[in-house]
Amino acid sequence: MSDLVESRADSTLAEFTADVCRRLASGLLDRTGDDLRDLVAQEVDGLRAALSDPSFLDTADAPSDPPFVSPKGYTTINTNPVTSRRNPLAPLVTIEHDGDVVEMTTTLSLPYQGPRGRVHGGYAAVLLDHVLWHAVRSRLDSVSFTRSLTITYEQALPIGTELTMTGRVTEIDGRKTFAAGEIKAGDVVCVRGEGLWVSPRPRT
Ligand SMILES: CCCCCCCCCCCC(=O)SCCNC(=O)CCNC(=O)[C@H](O)C(C)(C)COP(=O)(O)OP(=O)(O)OC[C@H]1O[C@@H](n2cnc3c(N)ncnc32)[C@H](O)[C@@H]1OP(=O)(O)O
Repeated sequence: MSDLVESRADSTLAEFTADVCRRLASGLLDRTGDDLRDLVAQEVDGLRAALSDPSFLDTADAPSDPPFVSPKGYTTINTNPVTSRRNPLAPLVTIEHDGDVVEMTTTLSLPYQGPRGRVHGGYAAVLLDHVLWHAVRSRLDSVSFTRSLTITYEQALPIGTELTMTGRVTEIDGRKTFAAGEIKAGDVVCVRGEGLWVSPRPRT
C-alpha cells in the first residue's frame, strides 16, 4: 500500500482551492461588473479564512485525491483532467463499475460550452475516451492507450444537465481491446463513441 505525503488538512485545503478555481472559472463566464467583483471578493475571503484558520474547512470527509508515494517510491498526484478533485480543469464526476459496464455522471458548466447551451464536442470526446478507457482497464491486467476513437454526435449535449456516460468492452483480440459507449442526457442518447485501445508490446 502507498503512503500519504501531506497532512489531511493540506489535502483538504488543496481541494478547497481547486473548487474555488472551478467556481471562479464559471463565474468569469456568466458574471460581469459588480456581480463578478462580489464573487471574486467572496472567494478571496474564503481562501484567506481557509489559510489562516484550518477549522474553516469542513474536514469531515476525507480528501478525494491526496498525493501519495507509489509502491515504486514516486510522489504521485492525480492530475487527471476528468477525475482529479485537485485539478480545476476536471468537473466533479462519479464513476461506478457494474459488472463489465462502467458508468460515469457529471454536470458541465460554462467552461465546457461550445455552441451556446451545448457542450463542446471535443470535451464530449474527452468524457467518452475516459469512460471507455475505464471499461477497457477493468478487463486487462496491463495499461493500454487509446489508438482510435470515433465519435458520432446524434443530438445537442446540454450544458447544466446531468449527463451519464456509459462504456463497455466489445471485443478483446490480443493486445487490442475494442470498446463502445454513449453519453445520455436523461433518456436521450446524445453522443456515441467506439474505439480501439492497444497495450504496449511486451519488452523483449
Ligand atoms: C488509475 C489512474 C490512472 C489514470 C489514467 C487514466 C488515463 C485515461 C486516459 C484515457 C486514454 C488516453 O487518453 S490514452 C492517451 C492518448 N493515446 C496515446 O497517447 C497513444 C499513442 N499511440 C501509441 O502510443 C501507440 O500507437 C500504441 C502504444 C497505442 C500502439 O503502438 P504499437 O504497439 O506500435 O501498435 P501497432 O503495432 O501499430 O498496432 C497494434 C495492433 O493494432 C492494430 N491497429 C492499429 N490501429 C488500428 C485501427 N485504427 N483499427 C484497427 N486496428 C488497428 C494494428 O494492426 C496491430 O494489430 P496486430 O498486427 O497486432 O493484429
